[in-house]
Amino acid sequence: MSGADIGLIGLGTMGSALALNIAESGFDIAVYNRSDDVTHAFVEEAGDLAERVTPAFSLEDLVGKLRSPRAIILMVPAGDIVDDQIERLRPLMNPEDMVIDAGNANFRDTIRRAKAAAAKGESFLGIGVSGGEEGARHGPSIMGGGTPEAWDRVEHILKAIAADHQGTACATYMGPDGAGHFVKAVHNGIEYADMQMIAEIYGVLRDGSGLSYAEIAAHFERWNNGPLQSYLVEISAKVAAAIDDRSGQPLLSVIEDTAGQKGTGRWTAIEAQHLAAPVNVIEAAVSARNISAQKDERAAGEQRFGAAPQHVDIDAETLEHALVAGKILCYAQGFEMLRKASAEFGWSLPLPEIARVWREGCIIRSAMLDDMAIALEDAPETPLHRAPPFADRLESALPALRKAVVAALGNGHPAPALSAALTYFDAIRTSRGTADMIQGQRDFFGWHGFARLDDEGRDHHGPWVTSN
Ligand SMILES: NC(=O)C1=CN([C@@H]2O[C@H](COP(=O)(O)OP(=O)(O)OC[C@H]3O[C@@H](n4cnc5c(N)ncnc54)[C@H](OP(=O)(O)O)[C@@H]3O)[C@@H](O)[C@H]2O)C=CC1
Ligand SMILES: O=C(CO)[C@H](O)[C@H](O)COP(=O)(O)O
Repeated sequence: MSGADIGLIGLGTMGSALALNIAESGFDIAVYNRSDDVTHAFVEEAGDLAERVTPAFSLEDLVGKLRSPRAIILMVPAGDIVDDQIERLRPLMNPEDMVIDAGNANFRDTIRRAKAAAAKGESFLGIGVSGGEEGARHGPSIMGGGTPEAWDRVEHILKAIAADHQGTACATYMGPDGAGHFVKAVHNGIEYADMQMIAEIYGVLRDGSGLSYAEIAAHFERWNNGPLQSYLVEISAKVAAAIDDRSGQPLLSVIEDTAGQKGTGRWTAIEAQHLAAPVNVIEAAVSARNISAQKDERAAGEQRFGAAPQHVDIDAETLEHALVAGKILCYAQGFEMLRKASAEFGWSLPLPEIARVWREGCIIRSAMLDDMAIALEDAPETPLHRAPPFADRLESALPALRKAVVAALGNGHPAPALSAALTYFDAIRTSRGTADMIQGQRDFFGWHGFARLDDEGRDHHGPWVTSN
């Protein structure tokens, strides 16, 4: 039957790059965008790839240009827009046709959409795509969720367009309904944490050590050749080195210090609370973005109390090792959250495969993920921070993390994510903690009961005098 192999709706940053990637990988693609001028411009700029691209100017037109059974990728902003597109598309499609939401969806929405589709005998896939524009164009990391049958139908296309790591495509089926979007959300949570820790170290170098942007760039560039080798450290070097065309000044010196967010990090923090998964590094990173957005409040605070950051005496090597420790701990938290979700939702998430799928193409790709995949395979029940070789690496990098956090906090540099990582590490190696006080308090005010160290049962009480 004639017609394009696959359709795509939403020729924005990600959709246009993904469509070109699909065409370049040898598939015929029909594309539709809400604004027709975007579609015309896309085809005009597609060059040689235009022969594999069929523009469509209505949803009916798009559906009519696809080979049956049809598969249509949605690459539009999360939320109601996705529901709206599905609602408009479905009457035009047959039950065996498939909608693939490739945007950043909240996994609970994906579960709802997958259930609604299944109830009508329709196919629906929710896939997490990471790598930004460049990844989408030349090879993203893809995390799939839905029925295995739906995945099997488009797997050849998704694997063909995905990043490659040592001969294996970074496109993996994660499990039913919302599993792919859940894994993508945790990816983004780790992304937030990784970015925040890099920003905190940048702050110490800039305001504590008084380094120039070029000097900071040089440190990041050097670190990118060591254990911190990663896309985020690589681009941080480039961002720090960039010069603004307009002012001739370092670009960072003209960028407002308020971080945007589209919500994926927040979703991760919220879901972590639902799962009682401790991800305090990710939570600190989300919170730090919220604080960064309060520019006026921060300015008023500085006027009232004076600027906090003071000179810091610390060498760059210590900061590098502090980042290594922070990174191991935040990934460990992310993988433990995935483990909890897997049990909670009955997904059997493939943790080593997730480390591999993140190894190339995505924003958090880093050399460390190779060893993480091996560690998660060799010691499947052990949290990463206790698994070899990470336990040893953590032990040797820990003094640097402590030194960096003490130096930063002691001299007025906010370091919420790095200090959360240190606190997490200290907490998870303290067998006698302080929650005995919380249990005592709870029992005192609410007769909630507590477990005793010297007896069975969990409903013991203190000698409080009750009102009755
Ligand atoms: N940018 C990134 O790095 C990444 C983004 N994502 C996710 O991919 C998805 C797309 O993001 P991105 O490409 O960056 O977004 P863009 O803003 O660049 O593009 C959005 C696209 O959606 C279309 N659109 C917007 N509103 C509507 C609507 N009401 N009805 C129909 N179409 C609409 C736009 O059409 P029009 O041209 O008419 O405005 C445009 O084609 C999001 O879910 C995002 O979270 C995932 C990974 C990375
Ligand atoms: O998914 C992504 C990368 O993996 C997107 O770039 C996403 O937009 C990043 O999140 P935020 O906009 O909240 O910083």
